[in-house]
Amino acid sequence: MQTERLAQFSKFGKKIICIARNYLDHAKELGNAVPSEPVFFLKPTTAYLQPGAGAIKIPPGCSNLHFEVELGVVIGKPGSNIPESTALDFVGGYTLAIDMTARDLQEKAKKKGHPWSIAKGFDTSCPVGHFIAKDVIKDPSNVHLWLRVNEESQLRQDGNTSDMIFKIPTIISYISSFMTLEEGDLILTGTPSGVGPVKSGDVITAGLAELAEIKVPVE
Ligand SMILES: CC(=O)CC(=O)C(=O)O
Ligand SMILES: [Mg+2]
Repeated sequence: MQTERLAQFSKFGKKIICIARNYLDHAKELGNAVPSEPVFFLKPTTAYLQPGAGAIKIPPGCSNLHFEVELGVVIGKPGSNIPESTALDFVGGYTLAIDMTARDLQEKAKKKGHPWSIAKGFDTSCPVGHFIAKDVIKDPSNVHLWLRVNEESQLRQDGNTSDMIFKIPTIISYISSFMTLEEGDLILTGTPSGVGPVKSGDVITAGLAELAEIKVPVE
């Protein structure tokens, strides 16, 4: 029963919490400092793009839209101040997600010290795959993440969650010390290196090992 409910996580409208700069190579490729504790931001639930529900829409004023493939953790039960030792008990399952980012708007916001809400939270900025039951991923800290643009033979992103700086228990514990986690919340755990631009007409295909694959057009 709970699995059936959680399978609808992206429809019952809870928080989307995104970890930033959680892979050394990605922090380096964008010239960002490597964080000493997790850094996170939020996307609104209107950012969800359900599997097969259409295209990513480039937001107004953006001419450098980037993809970021990420492992998503779906929270299975509420909790606050969760210790790392029990954090995995709060995981209900997983999903594949793309943290679409208006990189030019993000850079502009960073320079002015403004929040990233538009750059990261525009409608369709969070395409997701189907819900993956918790027991299907035995070791979430060793999962292949990949992303391809169009029919290119070379993958643009080809990473593994083993390279995360902060692992899932640390992430859950840290977030829950500031905000209560609720059933159906989604945590995006950060992206590996290789992020890059897409334009209207491109098709992004992304995968989580052989467990999940999504194909999303850009409009
Ligand atoms: C610089 C970023 O956009 C941070 C981010 O979202 C990440 O996954 O890292
Ligand atoms: Mg990201």
